[in-house]
Amino acid sequence: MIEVKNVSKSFGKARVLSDVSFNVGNGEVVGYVGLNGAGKTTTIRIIVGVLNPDSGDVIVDGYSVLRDKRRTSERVGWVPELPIFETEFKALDYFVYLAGYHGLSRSEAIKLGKELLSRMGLEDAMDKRLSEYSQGTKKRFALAVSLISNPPNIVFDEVLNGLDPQGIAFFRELTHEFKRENKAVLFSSHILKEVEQLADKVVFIHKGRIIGIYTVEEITRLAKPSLKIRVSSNLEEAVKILSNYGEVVAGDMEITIKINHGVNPEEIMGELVKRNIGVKEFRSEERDLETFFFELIKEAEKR
Ligand SMILES: Nc1ncnc2c1ncn2[C@@H]1O[C@H](COP(=O)(O)OP(=O)(O)OP(=O)(O)O)[C@@H](O)[C@H]1O
Repeated sequence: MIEVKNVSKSFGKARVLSDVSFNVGNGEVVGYVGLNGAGKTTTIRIIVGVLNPDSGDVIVDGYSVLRDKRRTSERVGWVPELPIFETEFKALDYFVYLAGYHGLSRSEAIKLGKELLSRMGLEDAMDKRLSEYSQGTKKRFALAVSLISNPPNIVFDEVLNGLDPQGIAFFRELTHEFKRENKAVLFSSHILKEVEQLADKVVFIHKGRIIGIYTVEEITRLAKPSLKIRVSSNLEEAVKILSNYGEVVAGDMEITIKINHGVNPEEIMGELVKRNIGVKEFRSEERDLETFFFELIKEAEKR
């Protein structure tokens, strides 16, 4: 379990994180979502112990990242956004070399290396030089390395970025596996469709502040659905009627309405027909994480 507790961080005069707190429970997959520069990577670097916070702390399975960095880093597997392996080593040899730092003997390291590299779909690339690996393959290798100590917590930084559909599917399946193994999984991403599919909970960060933490079910429930309605006549009257049901934006004979909670779209359609408004098109727009995220940002900016 990862507990981020009131973490703040500045670089020079720029405050990059302000009082950031959230938890990732065992068996929970948490998406960390924010615009470029929001502070996701900085948070992750603090969680994995390569950067110290100015204040606050991160507790990993009960150990403080400030006071017990050795224990916390053993317990967190980390895949950075752009793993750099510019080495002429072959993959398995480099794995064995890195495993040495974890106290594994050469034969143990070879056995584990073969097992983990195969699990990451790299069985045919073990004898290839790492410098020749593509970025997506480097991510798989980084993941294999991060699993050497079989950590109960996994942190992915923009792991899906730059992956082909097969790579994305691979990471999705692996995340499900980690969940089944009761690991705590945190992943930052701006591919919101994937976050929606993968995460149990989403933590939203904007300009270094947490602006919302919601389960995916809550998001589906809370995101206001919108309707697109095209009318053939009486635009003004239609707008007036629709304003009773939510927030209306009118275009050229087309109206978008973000409907209030509890309002049934059929009720709206019935009212328009009753008032003799010619309706040419009436369709529901899917509510998605992206819309929800932008609404949260809009609200946060108002504060
Ligand atoms: N070592 C550093 N020195 C100075 N400023 C930094 C440093 N690291 C990050 N920053 C700044 O902190 C802010 C947050 O950066 P961070 O990388 O955490 O954002 P992010 O949410 O991960 O963004 P992205 O989605 O673009 O990766 C940015 O304005 C960035 O320029």
